[in-house]
Amino acid sequence: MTSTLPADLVVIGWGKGGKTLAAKAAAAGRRVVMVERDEAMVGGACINVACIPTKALVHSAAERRPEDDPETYLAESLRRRDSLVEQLNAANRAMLEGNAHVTVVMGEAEFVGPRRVSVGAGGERLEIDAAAVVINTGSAPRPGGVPGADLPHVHDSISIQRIDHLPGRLVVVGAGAVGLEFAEMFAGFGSDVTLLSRGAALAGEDDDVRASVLSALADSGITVVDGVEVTEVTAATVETTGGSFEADTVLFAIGRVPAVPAGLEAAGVDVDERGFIVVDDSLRTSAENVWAVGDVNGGPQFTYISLDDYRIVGSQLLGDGGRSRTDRLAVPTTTFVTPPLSSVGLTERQARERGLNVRVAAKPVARLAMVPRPKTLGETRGIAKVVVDADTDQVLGFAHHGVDSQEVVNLVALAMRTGITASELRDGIWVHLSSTELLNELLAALA
Ligand SMILES: Cc1cc2nc3c(=O)[nH]c(=O)nc-3n(C[C@H](O)[C@H](O)[C@H](O)COP(=O)(O)OP(=O)(O)OC[C@H]3O[C@@H](n4cnc5c(N)ncnc54)[C@H](O)[C@@H]3O)c2cc1C
Ligand SMILES: NC(=O)c1ccc[n+]([C@@H]2O[C@H](COP(=O)([O-])OP(=O)(O)OC[C@H]3O[C@@H](n4cnc5c(N)ncnc54)[C@H](O)[C@@H]3O)[C@@H](O)[C@H]2O)c1
Repeated sequence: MTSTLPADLVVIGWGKGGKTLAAKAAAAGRRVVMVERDEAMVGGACINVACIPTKALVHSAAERRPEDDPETYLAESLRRRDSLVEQLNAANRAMLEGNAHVTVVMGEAEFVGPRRVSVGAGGERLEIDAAAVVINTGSAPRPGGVPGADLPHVHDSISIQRIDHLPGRLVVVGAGAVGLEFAEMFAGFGSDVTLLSRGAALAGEDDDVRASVLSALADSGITVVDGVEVTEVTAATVETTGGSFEADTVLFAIGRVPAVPAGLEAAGVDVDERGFIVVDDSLRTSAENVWAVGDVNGGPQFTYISLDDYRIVGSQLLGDGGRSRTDRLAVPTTTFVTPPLSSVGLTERQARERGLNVRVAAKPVARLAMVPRPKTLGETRGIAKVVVDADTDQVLGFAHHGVDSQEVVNLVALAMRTGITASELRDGIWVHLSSTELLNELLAALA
């Protein structure tokens, strides 16, 4: 039997942008349907299997003391992670299930026509007829794609979080954010970690910043091998173009592929050559009144971008339609190695390649004499670097490998977005002790 449910808005996938939009649209009195296929993913990837659980584990790993038994410590850390995820999952569920304007439908959504979404199996189907559809179905780890990649000791970023023992020798393939963070995490828990990179790891960073991060990874006991391509995984090794590496556990961290719902053709929604949904700057798909937000639209894969995607679609459905992707300036990023690496804007190399007239300052964190916070925390590794336009005094780029960098970079990003000059940041009154203080000293050293 097929039943039909009319709706003002159907959101497919409980990701960051979609759940925020669902709540706001419901608050505005719209009839909203949220479709999610997986109980364990209520609230989306970030809270269940991505940002939050991994950051909790990176933190636990960094806090392990030499006297802690590695296996027991890992088990306790995983339990703490589970309890945190359980709380967040429940809070997310309550946010929409408790809302009189929202119908939550658990099941795999597929399109059966323009703005017509079907959920269910066999004879029992629900068809949702919606005035507007938002696709927020996220992405999935890219499979290893070499012989042996399906062996039981070979993991992706999700399955490795379910591991019930500490790997002895872990080989991580891929030196992006996922590879770096899991390498740091398992090295901290006590595994012997080798990170394999097909190019040079952290090649996008300036040489001084790259050297700083590589040195900290080496301190953590991580062996980084550049320029190798994996050809096969066996029961005990990872075979590459640059030799064989012993491994009892392997993690492929080689990017993510889009998770699109079935039936896109019936809906008139186009995808690009990589399978991501094609959108314009307003996140409209090729189908009328169908939008795509989050990882699935091929934009930068961050939770805060999915949230910004909500703002863009929300402005069209609930506001003046004034926001678009073109408003997205100076997006900061952080990779949660220890200490964290954060950056925004251009590197020095990029700025010089563009022929810009630049002033640059770079200082190791340990040599920031007027910034005592890292010393009080006992973590003085890292570097801070800023690139400024010599003609306009605008900050072009900032990189910070050091404690609190995920906070400092947000402030610099705001300055870049709003036109606050390098001199204003240099002369800012910042809390003593804070890591923000480094802006006083770093920007005074511009050459
Ligand atoms: C290990 C890891 C760590 C990360 N750490 C960070 C971090 O620290 N900071 C950060 O900003 N970003 C981080 N990211 C990236 C971030 O997790 C993603 O960019 C973000 O979660 C994407 O959210 P989304 O809105 O696209 O949807 P998602 O959160 O991916 O949600 C999509 C939902 O759709 C559901 N779904 C899919 N298909 C269907 C269907 N057909 N029918 C019904 N439901 C469906 C899924 O079950 C899922 O719940 C990390 C990613 C990984 C892998
Ligand atoms: N702290 C954060 O914000 C955070 C943390 C984790 C993940 N993420 C997001 O999740 C997304 C996925 O992360 P990721 O690290 O998997 O992807 P990524 O694209 O950042 O890095 C993947 C790396 O694997 C390499 N690679 C690709 N195919 C390969 C192959 N066949 N063999 C060897 N190497 C290969 C790529 O060259 C790249 O260096 C990223 O876009 C990232 O933004 C963010």
